[in-house]
Amino acid sequence: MDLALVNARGLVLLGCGKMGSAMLAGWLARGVDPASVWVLDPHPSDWLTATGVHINAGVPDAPAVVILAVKPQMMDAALPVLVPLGNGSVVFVSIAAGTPIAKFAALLGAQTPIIRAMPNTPAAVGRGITALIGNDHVSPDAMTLAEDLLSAVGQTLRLQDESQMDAVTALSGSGPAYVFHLIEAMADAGIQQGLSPEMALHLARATVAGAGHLAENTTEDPSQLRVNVTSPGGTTAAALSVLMDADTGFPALLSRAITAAADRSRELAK
Ligand SMILES: NC(=O)C1=CN([C@@H]2O[C@H](COP(=O)(O)OP(=O)(O)OC[C@H]3O[C@@H](n4cnc5c(N)ncnc54)[C@H](O)[C@@H]3O)[C@@H](O)[C@H]2O)C=CC1
Ligand SMILES: O=C(O)[C@@H]1CCC=N1
Repeated sequence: MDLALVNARGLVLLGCGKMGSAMLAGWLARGVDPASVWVLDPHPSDWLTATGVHINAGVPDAPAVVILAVKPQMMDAALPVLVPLGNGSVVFVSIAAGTPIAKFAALLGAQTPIIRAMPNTPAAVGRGITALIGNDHVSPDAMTLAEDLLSAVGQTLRLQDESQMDAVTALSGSGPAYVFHLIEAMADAGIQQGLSPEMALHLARATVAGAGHLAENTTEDPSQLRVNVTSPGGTTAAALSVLMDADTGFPALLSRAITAAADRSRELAK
C-alpha cells in the first residue's frame, strides 16, 4: 500500500460503523498513521475513539482519498460536507450498496474521480473480498491506491462494468449472511435430531468454516468436493436428493434469494 501518500495527504472516512471500522482496523494494522486519518461519524464507538484518529474534527484540504461508508439512505444527508473536495485530485471510494457512480458525480462534481466498491463483512478478520470499478477520471495510480486500501482487509477484484455491481452485491456483499443463516439452519436441524444447542452450533460452525477453507485451498472444484463426501447409497446422497431438488432445493432457493438482493440493489439506485 502506498502508505507514504496516505500518510502525507490524509485519508477521510465518512461513516465508521461495521464496515468502516473493519477497514480502518486493516489500514491501521498495515501502518497507516492514525494522525493521517479523519473520521466523520456522529456516533463514534469506544474502539474508534481509542485508535487516536481525528474524529469529527473537520477534514484536510486535499486528502489522498475519501472513503464513503454510510448507509445509502444517509448519503444525501452526509455527503454535502465533502463537496468542497470534489472535482479535483481527491479520489472518492464508496462502498454504499446500490448507489451509482453517477449519483456521486452529480453531488460532488462531474470531474470527480469516483470508485465504487463492494466489500463484505469477513473484512473484519482480513478475509473479505471487494469488487471495484472506477469512472473515467480515476487514474491507474488512484485505482491501485483503492485496491491497496481494500486489500488490507482481504482480496480485491476489478469489474469491467458498473452494471455488474448489483449481482456482486447480491452474491458476495450480502453472501456472508446466507452462509451465517446456513450455520443457524444446520444447527437447528441438529437440535431437532437430538443434539444439544451448544454441540449443534459448534458442529455447524466448524463444518462450514472447514468446508470453506477446504474449498479455497484445493485445486478441486466445489462439485468434486461434494462428490468426495458422497458415498453411493450413503447419508450424504440422501441429504443431497433433498438439497438438489430442481423445484425446492438450494439452487432454486438461492437463485430467488440472490435475484431479490440484486433487484433491491437496482431499486436503491433510483
Ligand atoms: N454490512 C455489510 O455487510 C456491508 C455494507 N456495505 C455498505 O457499507 C455501508 C455501511 O454499512 P455498515 O457499516 O454495515 O453500516 P453501519 O450502520 O454499521 O455504519 C454506518 C455508520 O454511519 C454513521 N453515520 C450515520 N450518519 C452519518 C453522517 N451523516 N455522517 C457520517 N457518518 C454517519 C453511523 O453512525 C454508523 O457508524 C452501507 O452503505 C452499506 O451498503 C457494503 C458491503 C457490506
Ligand atoms: O444489506 C445491505 O444492503 C448491505 C450491502 C451488502 C451487505 N450489506
